[in-house]
Amino acid sequence: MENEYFPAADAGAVIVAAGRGSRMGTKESKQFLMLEDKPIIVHTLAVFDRHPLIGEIVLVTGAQDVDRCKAWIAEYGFTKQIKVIPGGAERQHSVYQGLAELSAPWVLVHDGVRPFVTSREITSCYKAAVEHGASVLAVPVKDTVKQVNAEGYVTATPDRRSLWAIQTPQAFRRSDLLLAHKQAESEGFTGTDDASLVERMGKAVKVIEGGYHNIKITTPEDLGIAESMLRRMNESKEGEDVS
Ligand SMILES: Nc1ccn([C@@H]2O[C@H](COP(=O)(O)OP(=O)(O)OP(=O)(O)O)[C@@H](O)[C@H]2O)c(=O)n1
Ligand SMILES: C[C@](O)(CO)[C@H](O)COP(=O)(O)O
Repeated sequence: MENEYFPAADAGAVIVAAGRGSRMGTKESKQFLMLEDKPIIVHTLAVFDRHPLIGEIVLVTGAQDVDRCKAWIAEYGFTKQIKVIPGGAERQHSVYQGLAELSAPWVLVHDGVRPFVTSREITSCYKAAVEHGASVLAVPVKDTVKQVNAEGYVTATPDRRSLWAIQTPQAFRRSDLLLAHKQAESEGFTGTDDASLVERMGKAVKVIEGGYHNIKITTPEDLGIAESMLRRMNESKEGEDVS
């Protein structure tokens, strides 16, 4: 799939995995919990390692976890050079550290705890960024969303047709994202995703419809969902082998 229009040298991935997973509440950081036979982060890295349009990968993790991540990378036989570096106190800081290690002109930022992203979704997100300047994967929200004040009263019910739940990867020109991070830092702004920093610079971000399978493993119930998703994926692969 790598071709003259999309050489692998043009795209790099920053995979962030330096969080503490406070909402998961486990002693072990959630990105290192086992999903079937492998740590979650290994499942996530494998999707990017296999992707033909991604040339560089930087894994950002806790300073105390760098060595064991390097050991897993060796153990699982990834084919690409994966740099492992320590992150920062907030997700935004971790992404920034990762960006500084990349040289490719395009970057895809991905949460280490979204192991179910597909190769096709990575391609769609990257190609949309090249076409539109920046892009994010997302799904339309299924629930009615209400804005609620500090006293617990509803203040607004935004039209659901305009609401999307934003996922990763999020893809940008690396120079744009670096500038957006520097500007946010200098203005004391912390966002929950990278697109919000680029949006603040007045740049358009294209939303690409992804899938509801691309969950972010955040709370304990997500682990059960992830296990059953993986089991079903493996069963359907076994079915393919038999036929
Ligand atoms: N300082 C941080 C915080 C988060 N992340 C990463 O950003 C991704 C999405 O963040 P989230 O799900 O919020 O992870 P945590 O911050 O670990 O979770 P929590 O907010 O429950 O503590 C995760 O892969 C997480 O490891 C990071 O690299 N550096
Ligand atoms: C970037 C992100 O995955 C988009 O949904 C998300 O905002 C990051 O997670 P967090 O829990 O808000 O840190």
